[in-house]
Amino acid sequence: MKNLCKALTIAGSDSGGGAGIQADLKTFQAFDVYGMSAITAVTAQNTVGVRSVMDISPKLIYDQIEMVSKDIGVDACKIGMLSNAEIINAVCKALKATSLKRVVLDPVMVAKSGDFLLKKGDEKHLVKNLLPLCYLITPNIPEAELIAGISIQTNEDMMQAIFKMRDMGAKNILLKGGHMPGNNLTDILFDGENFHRFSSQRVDSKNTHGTGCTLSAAIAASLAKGENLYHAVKLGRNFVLSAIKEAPVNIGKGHGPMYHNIKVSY
Ligand SMILES: Nc1ncnc2c1ncn2[C@@H]1O[C@H](COP(=O)(O)OP(=O)(O)OP(=O)(O)O)[C@@H](O)[C@H]1O
Ligand SMILES: Cc1ncc(CO)c(N)n1
Repeated sequence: MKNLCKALTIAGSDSGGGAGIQADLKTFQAFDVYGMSAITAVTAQNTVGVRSVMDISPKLIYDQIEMVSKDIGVDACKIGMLSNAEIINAVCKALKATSLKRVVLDPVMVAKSGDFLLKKGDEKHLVKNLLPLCYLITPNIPEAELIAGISIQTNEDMMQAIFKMRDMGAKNILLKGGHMPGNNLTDILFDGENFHRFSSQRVDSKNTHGTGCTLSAAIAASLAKGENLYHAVKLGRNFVLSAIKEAPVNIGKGHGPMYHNIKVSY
């Protein structure tokens, strides 16, 4: 008999299977965590781009979160694509009603293909209403620029953006460096007191579709299992790095997916 830890993803569906809900559930599985989903939008998407999107109604999103929380229970949760202000507010309401803990927010705004996944201007609702309810936020560089309202060119700019996000109510921040130039890639974790730097060599690959989704899902899975924040981020980064290195070569003509069936070693 087995007791499984449980994680919920609140995110959009990627028909191509490399990002969104699909990447999150594959990642939860790799961490041996029971995965549940609250789908916020359905995207018609492949490795090249997004053709169309249908948003799910805010009520249906609220109900999905409440139904799984009430019956099954959620040890940790990750939030991805939220499309617009009404959806953001429904998720805020559900988080409060269910008292969800260990919520990791990946503030998804634009897909790797350049398509918008959050209505322009609605990021202010994400910042004002949702950010203070979350345990950790994991912006990439363009997302952090928009949230913090500054341009990020240097390491010092990254630190300044982190302080600005902290002043906006973020408790813990992982600023991902994937969009900074150079062969060495550094993500910075701020845990409310200290900075921790995680560096690795950049893998020369175009199969990086869903790296952000996978990282936040992996961190949520580790938090669900009771890991502390530092170790959860470390495990998550190692997972993404292996998943990029092992990416299959025959899936799609654009930014292909990673390989999620990685053995996680604690
Ligand atoms: N080419 C790469 N080689 C190694 N690690 C990478 C590479 N690209 C991204 N990463 C790592 O993957 C994680 C996600 O970073 P990134 O900045 O790409 O997220 P993202 O832009 O939010 O992804 P997405 O496009 O899925 O939204 C980070 O830990 C980053 O360091
Ligand atoms: C559904 C969805 N969520 C997130 C991303 C960002 O990678 C994407 N491309 N698609």
